[in-house]
Amino acid sequence: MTATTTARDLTTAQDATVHGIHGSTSGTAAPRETVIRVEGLERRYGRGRDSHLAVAGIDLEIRRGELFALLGTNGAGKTSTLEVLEGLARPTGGTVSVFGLDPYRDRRHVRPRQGLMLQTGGFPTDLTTAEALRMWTSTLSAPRPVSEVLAQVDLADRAWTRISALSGGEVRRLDLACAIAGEPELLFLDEPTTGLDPESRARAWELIRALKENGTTIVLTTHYLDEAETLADELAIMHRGRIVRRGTVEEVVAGHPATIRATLPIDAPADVPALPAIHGSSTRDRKGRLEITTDRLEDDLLALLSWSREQGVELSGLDARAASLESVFLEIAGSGLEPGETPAA
Ligand SMILES: Nc1ncnc2c1ncn2[C@@H]1O[C@H](COP(=O)(O)OP(=O)(O)OP(=O)(O)O)[C@@H](O)[C@H]1O
Repeated sequence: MTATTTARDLTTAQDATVHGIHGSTSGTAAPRETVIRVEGLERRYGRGRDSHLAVAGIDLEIRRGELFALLGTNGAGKTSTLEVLEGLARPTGGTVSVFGLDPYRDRRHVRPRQGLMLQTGGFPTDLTTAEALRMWTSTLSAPRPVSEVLAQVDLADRAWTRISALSGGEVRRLDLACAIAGEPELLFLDEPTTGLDPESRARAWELIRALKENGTTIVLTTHYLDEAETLADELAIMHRGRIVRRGTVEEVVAGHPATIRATLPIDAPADVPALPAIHGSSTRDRKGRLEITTDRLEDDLLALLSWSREQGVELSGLDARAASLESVFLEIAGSGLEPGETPAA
């Protein structure tokens, strides 16, 4: 019996109530099995007065086949959280279960089922790409062929290049190759596309999507909000150790206002007629820059354009955008929220 089957048996036995239904990731209505469950997770660095609470009591539930994105401001506690989920660190409070097991204590059973792409890989740079991957796969219980994995991350033509001669983006792809070489059920991707050019990034997204379609459960951290918008089924935004928003992208941006920006002529600001009645609120500065914040983007945009035509006022640099993850994120980052507070929707 392999370590993997042993771990699965343990999962079924220990987590029968959580796991109700196993298997299918296809679009059936049945609820999917919980792969990661986190309750009241705390992680504190140091002791006593100088200690720092980096993760201040968070709850998470990540289901099989889901791509979950953990986002947050710098120092929000994402890596501190991820390290606990990955079984690399012990929590100082709360409980974490991965496949129904404690990822730290039962690491021997959990590790063969997960792939990790950390922020830095750390291979000796005089190894070639293929040597490094072969070295890594020799530690796995059921690795895929090195050539196949290198082709999957577009590194086949760099197989015999030393790591010292690879570009930053190519090293990142080697890190990804290591993470997926064992065909993990659960994949942690810590900022997987940092340093990749736009084309490589798009290919990495394709690969991540394909892994997800194959049923891999993926936990992703990223500073690229478009990456989360494109890939994530569910996401959570952390700020100062707490989760301040969570849900699908649509749920997270729901209720967040849209923005319309335009510049009015500056040569004769006094002549500009009063703005039309709008649903949202507007500000206008001395340079004629107008910003409307509104829950009714279409109505207010139409009102502004009709007004501009009727009054003969030229609008330059017109920009109208619905609420996005970026606008939610910027509000959180700039809010000065204290732990425990939730930003107003
Ligand atoms: N080993 C450590 N000892 C003490 N404090 C730490 C340690 N590691 C992290 N911290 C602190 O814990 C907080 C959370 O750090 P963490 O690295 O988890 O944040 P993050 O969300 O991953 O940030 P980033 O996006 O900048 O990588 C920060 O205030 C950081 O300074």
